[in-house]
Amino acid sequence: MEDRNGRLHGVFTDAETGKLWFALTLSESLLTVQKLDSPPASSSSAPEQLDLADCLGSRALTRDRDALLCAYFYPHRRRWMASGPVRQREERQFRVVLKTAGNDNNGDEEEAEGAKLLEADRWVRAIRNNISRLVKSQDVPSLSPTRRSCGVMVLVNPQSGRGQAMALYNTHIQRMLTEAGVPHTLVVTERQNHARELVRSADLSQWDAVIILSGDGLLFEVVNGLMERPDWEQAIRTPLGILPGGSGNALAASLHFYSGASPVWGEDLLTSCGFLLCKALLSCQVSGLDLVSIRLSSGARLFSFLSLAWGFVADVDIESEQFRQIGAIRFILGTLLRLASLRVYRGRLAYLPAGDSEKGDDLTTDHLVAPLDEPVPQGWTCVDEQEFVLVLAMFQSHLSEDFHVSPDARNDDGLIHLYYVSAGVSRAALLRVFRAMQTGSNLHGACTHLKYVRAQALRLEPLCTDGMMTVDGERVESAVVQAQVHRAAARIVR
Ligand SMILES: Nc1ncnc2c1ncn2[C@@H]1O[C@H](COP(=O)(O)OP(=O)(O)OP(=O)(O)O)[C@@H](O)[C@H]1O
Repeated sequence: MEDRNGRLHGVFTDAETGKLWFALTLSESLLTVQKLDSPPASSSSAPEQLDLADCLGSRALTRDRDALLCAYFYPHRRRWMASGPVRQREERQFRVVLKTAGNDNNGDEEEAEGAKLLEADRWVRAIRNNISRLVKSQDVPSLSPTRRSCGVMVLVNPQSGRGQAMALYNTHIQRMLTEAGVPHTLVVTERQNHARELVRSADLSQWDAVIILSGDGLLFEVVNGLMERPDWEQAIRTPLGILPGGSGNALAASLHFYSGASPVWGEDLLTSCGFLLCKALLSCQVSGLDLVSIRLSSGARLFSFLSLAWGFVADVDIESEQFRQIGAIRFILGTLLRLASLRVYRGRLAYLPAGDSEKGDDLTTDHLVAPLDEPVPQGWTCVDEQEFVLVLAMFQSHLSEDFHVSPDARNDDGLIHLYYVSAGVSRAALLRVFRAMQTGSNLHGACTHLKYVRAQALRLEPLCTDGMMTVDGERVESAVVQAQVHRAAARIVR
């Protein structure tokens, strides 16, 4: 029954025994559940209010000639040992009760069964409508809506992180996408560069979005595979999604932070990111993702969304690969080991301080940089040739789930957040810097040897053979390199 305010009212019983009675009221933002003492009489207990903002979806089921209304909620709940409330799944089921009971022949029974299912469907549709109305009314950053109809491709790297991505898909993500009513197709990667080759030749018009359940390495492959297509200008506008299934999960942790959600880790982060992703897919929300074009000395051009690191941070990233079985803690362990045998790296650094940058600028050329064999253009700042402990260019807030390096960064700010630490820094001071990175504290003033600037382009020239260089956590040749940010060049579901 619908009242004058468009609220839906109905009487249901519990799904298991059919002996407990409930009055349900569906408003624009709440599903109110009132336990009744006896049908259809009064209530004595306080009603339970289920927030539709926490609801992913709803569906109708039949069981033993009855119809069930199911709704899937992910409210924040306190949990033993967790630092704060975390999203936890709660499935609610109610059995439909028809006003006219008493069926004594088969024909009536079938009719009653059909009527119950129709009633459950009516509630399902109303819940879904209210959910999508609710997400659309929120102030979510959006470039332009995706078409939603074809479904999403979910790429899973079974080897990422501790090798648990497939299990995470089976236990969490498949169920969440189904609950949200998002059609999806699973593609399991079989080897390195499989995803890159796949998106290079895929018919992208089949998909509303390509979702990556893995670490940042697989998304790096996808972005660069899209950029290798003849139709790259169109292809790179394919909405991409990321879910944390690797060991670093920097982009997933960054997007989660930008959403304003409280920090969580591990499977709690996956649940929260899965929830946010499904909601964004339901409301067709995509946002810009900065891409940084990186030119290596070999002439190769890569597209990065996360970081360019040289020295300490790159060494830790690559050296800690051997500890990948312990997950994100590998970076903390690697940091402590590298601190114990601190090295310095001779090199030159120059950058173009941040100015105005336009969204969706032309990716065809890097117009802000000069060829590598020429001096940097006028207007650039040249740092004196020196020994560095690290150079780290951040394009997102997080370097991994545990390293919240650049709290001011955003996915489409058009900025390179450039940090460098000069030689001479004490181990204690460096440890303070890494402690600050873990907590997401502002690094300005954390140590006199640490400098932070916002840039649009940079050139980095290692003058020593020690020290590794990484782009988005992937090792590249440690030689002269240039980078220019292209604001919101790709699109991310968020
Ligand atoms: N089936 C596979 N077998 C082996 N390697 C794979 C397979 N599929 C993808 N890869 C490669 O594994 C590498 C690491 O993957 P990914 O980044 O997803 O996980 P990770 O390294 O654990 O996470 P993070 O990058 O967040 O630290 C990628 O470079 C990718 O090319």
